[in-house]
Amino acid sequence: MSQPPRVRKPSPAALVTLLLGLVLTTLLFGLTYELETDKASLDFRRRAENYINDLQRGVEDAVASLQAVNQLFASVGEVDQEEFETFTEPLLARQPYIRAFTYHRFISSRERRMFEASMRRIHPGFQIRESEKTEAVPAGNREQYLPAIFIAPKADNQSRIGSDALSNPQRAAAAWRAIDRGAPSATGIVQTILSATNMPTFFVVMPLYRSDMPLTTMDERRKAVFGVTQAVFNAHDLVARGLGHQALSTSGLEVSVHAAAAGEAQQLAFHHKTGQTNVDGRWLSDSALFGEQTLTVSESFDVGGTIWTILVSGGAAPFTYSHRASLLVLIFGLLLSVASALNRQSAASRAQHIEKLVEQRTVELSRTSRDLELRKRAIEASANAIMITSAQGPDFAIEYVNPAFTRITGYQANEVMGKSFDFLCGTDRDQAGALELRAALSPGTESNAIVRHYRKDGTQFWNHVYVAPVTLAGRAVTHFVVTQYDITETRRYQAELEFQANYDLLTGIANRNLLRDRVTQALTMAARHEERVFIAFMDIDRFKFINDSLGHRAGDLFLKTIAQRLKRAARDTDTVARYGGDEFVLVLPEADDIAESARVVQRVMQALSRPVPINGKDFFPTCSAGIAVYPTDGHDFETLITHADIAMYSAKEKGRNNFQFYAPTMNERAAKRLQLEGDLRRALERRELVLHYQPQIDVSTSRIVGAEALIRWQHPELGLISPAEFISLAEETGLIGAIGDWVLRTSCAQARHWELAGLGKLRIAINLSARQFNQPNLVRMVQSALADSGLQASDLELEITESTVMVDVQHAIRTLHELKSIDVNLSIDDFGTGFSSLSYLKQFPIDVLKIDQSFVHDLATDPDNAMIVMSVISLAHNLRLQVIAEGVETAEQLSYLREHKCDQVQGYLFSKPLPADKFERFLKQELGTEA
Ligand SMILES: Nc1nc2c(ncn2[C@@H]2O[C@H](COP(=O)(O)O[C@H]3[C@@H](O)[C@H](n4cnc5c(=O)[nH]c(N)nc54)O[C@@H]3COP(=O)(O)O)[C@@H](O)[C@H]2O)c(=O)[nH]1
Repeated sequence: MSQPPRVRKPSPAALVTLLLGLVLTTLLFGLTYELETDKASLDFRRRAENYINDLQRGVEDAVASLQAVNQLFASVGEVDQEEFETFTEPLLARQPYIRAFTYHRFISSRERRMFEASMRRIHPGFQIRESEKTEAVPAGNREQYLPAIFIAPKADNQSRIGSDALSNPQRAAAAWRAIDRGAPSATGIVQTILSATNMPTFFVVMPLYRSDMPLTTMDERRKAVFGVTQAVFNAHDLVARGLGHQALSTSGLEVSVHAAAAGEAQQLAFHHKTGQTNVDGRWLSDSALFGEQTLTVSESFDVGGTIWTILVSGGAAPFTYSHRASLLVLIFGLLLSVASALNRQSAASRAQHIEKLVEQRTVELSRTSRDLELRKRAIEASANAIMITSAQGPDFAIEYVNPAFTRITGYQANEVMGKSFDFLCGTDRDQAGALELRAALSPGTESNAIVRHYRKDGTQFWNHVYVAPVTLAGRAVTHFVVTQYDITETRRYQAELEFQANYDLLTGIANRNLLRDRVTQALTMAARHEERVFIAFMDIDRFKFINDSLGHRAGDLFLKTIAQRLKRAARDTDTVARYGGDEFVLVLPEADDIAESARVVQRVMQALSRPVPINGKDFFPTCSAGIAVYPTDGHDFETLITHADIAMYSAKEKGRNNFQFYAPTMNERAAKRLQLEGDLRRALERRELVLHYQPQIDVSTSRIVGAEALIRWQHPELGLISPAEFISLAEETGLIGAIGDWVLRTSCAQARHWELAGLGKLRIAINLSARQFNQPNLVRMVQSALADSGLQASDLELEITESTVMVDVQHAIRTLHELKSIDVNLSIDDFGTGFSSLSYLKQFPIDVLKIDQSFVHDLATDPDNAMIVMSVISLAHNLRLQVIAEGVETAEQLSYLREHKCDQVQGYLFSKPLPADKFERFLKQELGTEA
């Protein structure tokens, strides 16, 4: 049996019950509390009033005692001291707060001496004295006196006999008030010698009248009075006694009693204060808990014309005592509320539990039918095609297809019912996957296979088909569930990935990956059949220039064209791959005939060399190729590629647009080249580069008019290296930028130095390589070198080779114009070796044509060259250009050039290129200025 569920959340019914209980409890508590508070206040008032009544009664009793004494004189008449004492003794004993009773008689100033003399008979040394002085100070002269004649108890007060009550203003006032009213009259609280202990003291005075005189009016009473009786009270003791001091000390009350005669300030007669601690000590905690409730009752009454005020204050009874009923209501109310709420909660839990049980039963009952429905819906909602076929061969007819099947294949359910399970294969039923599935169906086993299927519209797609046999209640297989996953997209994606992994995305030909596979395969086959494999490594000449000057899009187009041409020119069995950048590899497997293989490479190179139109211009691509052969040049991919690469460099060195077979000696050269490249990178900072200067001579005057700056590399180990050996390396590595800038600055500074040294104005010519010429900041570099050196632009000549300007004529025209705009001289170097057409030449803003030394060299022996030189001079002059012939080594050559009006010459006939100091000496010699 299932456990009742734990109800975590309180039910609404339980909450409402608790809330109602709390509200009722609060209301009842409030009501009870208020009633109890009223009752406590009433109790207090009653207690306080009891005290007040007690006090009043005490005072009245005291005054009554004095009245009794007074009555003694009224009824007995003459009384002596002894009788006085005897009469008052019990009164004093009963009322210890009466300090003394006294009898005073009026004595006029006339009677004083007589009276004093008579009194001295009983009391030696008697005299009427000022009442408040302890020492015997005789009373001053007054009309009348009221001296004490008897005093009880005498023993304590002997010295006070004779003291004049009228000498104390308060007592005198009380005496006259008593006389005038014919009633006892009290003083306020006074300081007297009787109250030396600082006890608050007061006097009550009663008049004694002659019995034979009328007392109706105040006047008559003054005339009839002959003396007074007086009682001296210890006010504190009187009040304490009246209030019942013992009970007061545990009352928790504060009581103060003040007395004041008319016109006087109130004086404290009594004060009592106890700590607010009840016997069981609960007051304090209650007060702290509920806030102190202080109650006060004040009452005044008359004591012989003096107003006495009693003030009783204090807390009500302890809270827990005075409000026990409300506390009980609160506690029981809370308990009852919680208990009711819990009861409700438990009822709710039970109800919930029962509800849950009913729900569970309902769920269990409906689960079976829902499961079936769910499975049907799942099949219908499936994104994959599902069909159920009969297990009866040979067709395993379709009995059900889900909506996804219709969506994917285009066939409606009614169109496929009863058809063979593999009808989607159409006529393609002999494919491996379809056969595999059919083979599994007959024995009723599970299987899966990838099959080519055809939609209703005839389009092909790929299905991964899973077949699962269905057996009911352990009997034989009755059906198959055939699930189909359309994997066409996945296969396409896989094919794409495969393509990306193996083919170059730009050109569509094999990439380095596939190349490695093909070469490895070819090597395996070649090893098996003892054949050769040729690997041709091809690098497009000057591709960097196209890419840099025309942009990457033009570069890409160029590479695509090259790749297509390579592919077309190669045989089907060959592999053409892009190795990287502008490098391509051609693999010629099963190639036995070296001559034939070389022809294939040549054919491929020729196919490349047709012009490629880019941006409306024709570019003539050439390539340099290196060939490595298996097994002679290597047995694996890496070695063969490396060796083909080395051979390619060798071809490049030999002047581009040719191919070289690998030879082991090339390895050495390649290593040397690598070493040189590293050294060249450090040459500038190590100051290993130097400039030599070759003079240029004016033919008509034979004077030095200029100098060509020619760079050399003073290598620490290899000695002086010619620029022919490292300029192309500097170009390929990009170092030409920094080196060219150094040449420009150094030569400008040198020319300016010679000018300032008085060696005359020399035009300094420097060579710009192709890459330098195409640098976008070329003009700025030149301006900066001129500005820094102080050399005039017209004293600088920039030499650009004919081949450089012919690569991209329009670009060259623009650049030359920019350079011309800053006034530097421009010359076309190696003129005659390129393909300058006259029309182009006219557009170049140049100043000088330099006839290439190869024409000058054979001038005497080769009439063609002589003709060319003559034509160039004539052409230049027609275009108003100067002509310099370089490489002049003989007088014969010079004479020919002079004859044909060549302007300037340069060559070993005059001087080899010289270091700066030697050139300076040469210059001075020529000027005749050297010492
Ligand atoms: N981009 C730069 N190229 C430079 C720089 N310095 C030189 N070069 C180029 O290097 C090539 C080889 O130069 P070099 O070895 O200095 O040869 C020059 C002369 O020494 C040589 N010459 C001069 N007179 C004669 C001669 O009578 N006979 C003879 N056999 N050779 C001679 O000719 C070269 C001058 O060539 P050119 O520039 O065409 O005037 C060379 O192509 C230089 O251009 C450089 O700083 N930057």
